[in-house]
Amino acid sequence: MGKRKPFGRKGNKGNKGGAWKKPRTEHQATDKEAGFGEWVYENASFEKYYKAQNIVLEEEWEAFVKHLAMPLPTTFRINNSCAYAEKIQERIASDFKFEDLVIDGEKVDPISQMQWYPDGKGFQWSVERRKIKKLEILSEFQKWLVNLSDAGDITRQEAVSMIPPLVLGVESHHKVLDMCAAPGSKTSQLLESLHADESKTGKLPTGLVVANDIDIKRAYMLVHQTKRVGSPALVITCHEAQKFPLLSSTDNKQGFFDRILCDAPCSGDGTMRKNPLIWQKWHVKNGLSLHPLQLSIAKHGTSLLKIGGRMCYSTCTFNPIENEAVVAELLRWSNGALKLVDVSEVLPRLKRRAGISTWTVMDHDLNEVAGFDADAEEKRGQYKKLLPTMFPPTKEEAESFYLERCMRCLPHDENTGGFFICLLEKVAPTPDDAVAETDSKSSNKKSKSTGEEYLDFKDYDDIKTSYKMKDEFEASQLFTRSDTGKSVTFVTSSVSKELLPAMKALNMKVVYAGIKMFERHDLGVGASGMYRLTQTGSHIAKPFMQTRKLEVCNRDFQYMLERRGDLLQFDVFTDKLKDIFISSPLGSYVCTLARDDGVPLTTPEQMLLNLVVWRGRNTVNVMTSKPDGLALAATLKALNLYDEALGAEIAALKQSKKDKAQTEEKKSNDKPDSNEE
Ligand SMILES: C[S@@+](CC[C@H](N)C(=O)[O-])C[C@H]1O[C@@H](n2cnc3c(N)ncnc32)[C@H](O)[C@@H]1O
Repeated sequence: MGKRKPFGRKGNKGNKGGAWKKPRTEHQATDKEAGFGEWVYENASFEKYYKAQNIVLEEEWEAFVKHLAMPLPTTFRINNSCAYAEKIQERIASDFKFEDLVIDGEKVDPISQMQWYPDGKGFQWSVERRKIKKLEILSEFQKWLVNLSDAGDITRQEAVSMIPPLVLGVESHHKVLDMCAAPGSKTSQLLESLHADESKTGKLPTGLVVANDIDIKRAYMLVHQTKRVGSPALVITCHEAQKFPLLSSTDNKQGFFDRILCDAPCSGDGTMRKNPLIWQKWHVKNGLSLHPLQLSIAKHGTSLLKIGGRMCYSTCTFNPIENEAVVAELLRWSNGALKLVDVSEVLPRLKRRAGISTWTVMDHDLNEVAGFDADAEEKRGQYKKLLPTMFPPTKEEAESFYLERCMRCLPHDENTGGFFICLLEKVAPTPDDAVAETDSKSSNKKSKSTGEEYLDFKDYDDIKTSYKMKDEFEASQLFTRSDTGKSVTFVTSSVSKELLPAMKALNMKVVYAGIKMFERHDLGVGASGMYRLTQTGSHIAKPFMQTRKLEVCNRDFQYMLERRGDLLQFDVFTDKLKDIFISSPLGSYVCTLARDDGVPLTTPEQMLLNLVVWRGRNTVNVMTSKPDGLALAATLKALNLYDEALGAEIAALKQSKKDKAQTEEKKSNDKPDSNEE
């Protein structure tokens, strides 16, 4: 062990021990920025422990630790819901390949598609994220990435973290539970899969996603993260996953969910590349202490699963105690009710390692322990006790468990972080199902519920009249939050008819649900309704609305979009729209683009190219948030409907207004106060 030269660079030779010290000169400034000070890429315990496990061959050890000490490449994926994925792929190929880029005197590889990611929608670049942010030559690319990300078209996510939702295979009719969901990058992916058909069929999914986390602050991170997807099929909850109330399905079969993601809390040594502090903190006890929790969460997950349903168990640690040992015990305990699914055909181009059936258990002092001995464990004391479930399966068990069907991603295979993933199918009731059936009411009472109650919305007549809603619109899909009743939430019928009643029956609270479709507004005299339509709800409400829908030409659409936030006089619009606004009553309108070339909009375009405006007494105000505005502008550009000259004209107009306001402000600041003596 000792100090190393920078790997991946000239002079990187002779790494025999497998420990890496961060090259001070190159990373000093960034380390300080990150607040970590100097850190060392070595940990003798880590080395001893993992050399004794069965997961990295001796001849690979050097490559393994070398990659663990390298910064992670930048990775991002085009979201499943993005209607113009090819345009993004084309833009990267034409403008952002960076084929001859030199950074710090070294040529860097161009951005490449991750070969294993479906449909060429995953990208990887060896330049780390913080460098992209800092380098002037990459500023246009950085801006482009941020805009696409704000618009919900791409997600910057670690490559291996993209795998569990892909393995889980969510379809639009599935009821999905994400047991430990925050901060939520996988929840977003699950939602994207749930909504994947919507852009083709125009129909909302019949399934749903419940995203849960034990920590209320982190549950609110989920609210933020999933906002970009804007799903009426999402409910966020805050429970201990191992006590998540046993919802019953309407057909009274055990288990409510078709798919469960159990992305368990873990010691996280697969994330060392992102979080180098783990090098210092790594200790064998971290994994040992988490094993019982992981097992109880995963076991409980199987009780929440329907027969025929599937659960993906994943962690971001290499540790067999937190991975295969948990899975082996699930299989042992289930007595044949759970089976590991062979996922070798899923993501066939992804390099992965098969799960293992033998591993080495070590105590807190890193002594190998050959087998479970209850008496010896008693003597060890409460906090150092090893459990029988931590030990590898017997030979006979191993033959029936097929632990090789689990997969482990190692950093030197695809230049990623480390990850463990497996897929379990429930083929019969699990042992706890029977207990759950008799005990569900009392155990549910014990589970603390954090959040709010969602109440039936009572004012639908007002909305029905204002927007002349068709009878087919289900008012029962509208809810208000218990606090103010100001905001009106829309959820899919699976949420309103199945999930929320089942949750209510168990006194479960909701942290967040669905999308905001209307908000109460004091319209004053002359207004025709109390409820203002929101941009997020507009594409769902519009097909049911028989009034307050306008078709606008390219120019007016772009004009409104780019002057978002300004109060627009009627005469800034083309004559046709100006006359419409003058003769229309106050209130919300959905303006849909009617292309000047007469080409009808496709289903995804119809869903996207709407702008909600507020027609006030003398002005029109565009009610679109910045991310939604960016998404719309990006769509116009992708469809070649964006007029650059108009864009420049509006930018100049905005700048001149800003300059004028600044001059006025300066003048008033310079003016002597009349009261001054
Ligand atoms: C590995 S992270 C999950 C990452 C997440 N799936 C994602 O992709 O963004 C583990 C999460 O589990 C949560 N957690 C820890 N213990 C839990 C428990 N007993 N029940 C539910 N969530 C728990 C933590 O708050 C943390 O947010």
